[in-house]
Amino acid sequence: MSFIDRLRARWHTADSLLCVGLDPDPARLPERFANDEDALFAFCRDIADATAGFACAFKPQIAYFAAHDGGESALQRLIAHLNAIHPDIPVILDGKRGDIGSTAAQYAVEAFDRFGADAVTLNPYMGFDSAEPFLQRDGRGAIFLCHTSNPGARDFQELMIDGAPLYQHVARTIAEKWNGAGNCALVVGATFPEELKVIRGIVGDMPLLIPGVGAQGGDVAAVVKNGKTADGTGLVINSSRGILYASSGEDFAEAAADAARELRDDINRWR
Ligand SMILES: O=c1ccn([C@@H]2O[C@H](COP(=O)(O)O)[C@@H](O)[C@H]2O)c(=O)[nH]1
Repeated sequence: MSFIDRLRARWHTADSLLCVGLDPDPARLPERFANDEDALFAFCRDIADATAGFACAFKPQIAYFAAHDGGESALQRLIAHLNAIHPDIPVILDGKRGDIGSTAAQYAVEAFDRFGADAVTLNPYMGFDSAEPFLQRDGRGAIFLCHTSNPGARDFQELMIDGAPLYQHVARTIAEKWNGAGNCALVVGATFPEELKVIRGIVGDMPLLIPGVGAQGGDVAAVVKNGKTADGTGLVINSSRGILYASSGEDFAEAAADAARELRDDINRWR
């Protein structure tokens, strides 16, 4: 089954639009991991196992692993664990890749063959040839930055070109020209709900990955109302820190599960 089909199936079987972000920061891990040489892996595994029942997807951010010695091995083993123990939950590698075609081809090997992710986030700034190696991968997902969640999103993404802001050109081009295989999705920040509404109008039922609720303060109700599709799905709403660090005590996994359940239920209230 393709990434998009697996995502759609998971939305329904888990009754969840929540994506659990796996961004392990060594400075914030619970005390019990202080002397654990494999802390990045062990912490994320415990969080994922505790929150899986409430998740439509997992999203490890590559920087939190690659920044540390042994981190890429931890990421590889983590995704292998997710695929083995939670095979119905798609894994999105947040890598924000984008480069000339020959280098992009290596990034596609990294995301899909080395790490075993179902989908990867991509920066569309370098254009179609930089996306092609990902779009050609049967069954894998390509999730392009459209309107990001950070304040600096305005610097370039809202620049007017031919009467419309750049992010709208990105949404339209990807929906109309890059999505021939039906494996594209877009990243839209929860902190820009009005722009989310416009993007939903442009892209039809294309899945949207929404970071920015929780620690970044995005409004869940506005996100769901403005971003959902007619059947009440279409969204992959990510929270990382708000779930990962719900408690720094011995109860960290239970607290993460409670935070995930509460956010899943809050999202569902507005569907
Ligand atoms: O526009 C974007 C694109 C990606 N992100 C990533 O999502 C998570 C958000 O983490 P929180 O702790 O829930 O704020 C993180 O991995 C970012 O790199 C984003 O925030 N905004």
